[in-house]
Amino acid sequence: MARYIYQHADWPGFQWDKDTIAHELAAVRHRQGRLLGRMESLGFDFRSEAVLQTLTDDVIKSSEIEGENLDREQVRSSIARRLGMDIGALAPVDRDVEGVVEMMLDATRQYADPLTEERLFAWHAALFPTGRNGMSRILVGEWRDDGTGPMQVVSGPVGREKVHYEAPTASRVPAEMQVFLNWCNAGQALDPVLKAAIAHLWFVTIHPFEDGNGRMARAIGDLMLARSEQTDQRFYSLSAQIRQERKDYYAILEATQKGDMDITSWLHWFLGALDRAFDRAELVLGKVIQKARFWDNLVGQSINDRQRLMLNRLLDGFEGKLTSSKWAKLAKTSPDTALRDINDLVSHGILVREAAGGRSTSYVLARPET
Ligand SMILES: Nc1ncnc2c1ncn2[C@@H]1O[C@H](COP(=O)(O)OP(=O)(O)OP(=O)(O)O)[C@@H](O)[C@H]1O
Repeated sequence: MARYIYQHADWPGFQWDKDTIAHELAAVRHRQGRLLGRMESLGFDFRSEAVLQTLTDDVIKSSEIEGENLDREQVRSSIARRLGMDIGALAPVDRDVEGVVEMMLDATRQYADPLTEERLFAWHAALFPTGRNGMSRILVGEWRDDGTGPMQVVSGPVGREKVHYEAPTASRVPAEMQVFLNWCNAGQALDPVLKAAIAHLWFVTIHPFEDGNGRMARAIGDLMLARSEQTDQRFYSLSAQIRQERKDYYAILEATQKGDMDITSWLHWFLGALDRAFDRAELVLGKVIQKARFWDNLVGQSINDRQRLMLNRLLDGFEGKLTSSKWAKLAKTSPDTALRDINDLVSHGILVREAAGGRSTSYVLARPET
């Protein structure tokens, strides 16, 4: 008896309840179109900022699923530089951050290009620039070989692991991937959003690499979604949504991979997650518009790069109390300069002092909503 979906005789002939899914798909597609319209009606700068925020979120949250916490400023700087955007002072960027950003931008900007073995290998090499995952050496830029045993998704402490899934043996991977890639590049009648959902599931089911399969599946999903919109302007992040719903995502994935060829539940979950990603995108758009208005109100005012950096940090929703010593650290300047920058903004009514006094005095925006 088949234990996993790929062991069924009609694999990869995915089936689903056409009526139920068509209904849900129509609602999601409608919302996607409206959101896209709203984005396009924004001015160039607002739109670029929204895209920058979305891509930053996408990269950070996709890596967080793996437990890697990338530095937001580095990711933002890396994306801005690659998009040719001027965001003031750019943070120096680590190699691993560059790699994830490179993959994500290639997937979403070159969305119309075919997905090939070479391209996936290049993404994989970009994800693991040192040829290692942490301390362990892994096969990079090539399919896995199962040299260390079957490819399993496990959880729990060493010695008491729970196996959630076991992928097809390595010898099957090249042929499986060829079928998958041919399907990705063929123009079927299938709706591109459904194609994104199926591609994600299909890819993680083959699990062709020794590591990084989740991040690559999410990049492939993003590429397909960009195809569904015919634009490289990402304005929502499904990866960020998956991060938020990680437990449900693993559960539905596991159930689907242990089920038969009917993937209705998976498609239902994917479309729902997409809808919830749109909710989040509406919030991002609202924030971008708020930020743009804030800066519009300061046109003509002299603000240095450090002040601009810190005001943007506050506008992005600074967590905790912003004291002058934190300011000095984040703006990479001396405590005296930090205090001078702060006092200047306070005297212009841009920042206000909060509570306490002395060194624990913290500062907030005077009118963040304007
Ligand atoms: N319980 C589970 N059942 C089936 N598949 C799972 C389960 N848990 C995780 N997965 C899949 O395995 C992927 C992890 O594979 P891998 O470690 O190769 O990728 P990664 O990119 O390094 O990790 P991550 O997705 O956690 O960032 C997950 O993203 C998910 O798609």
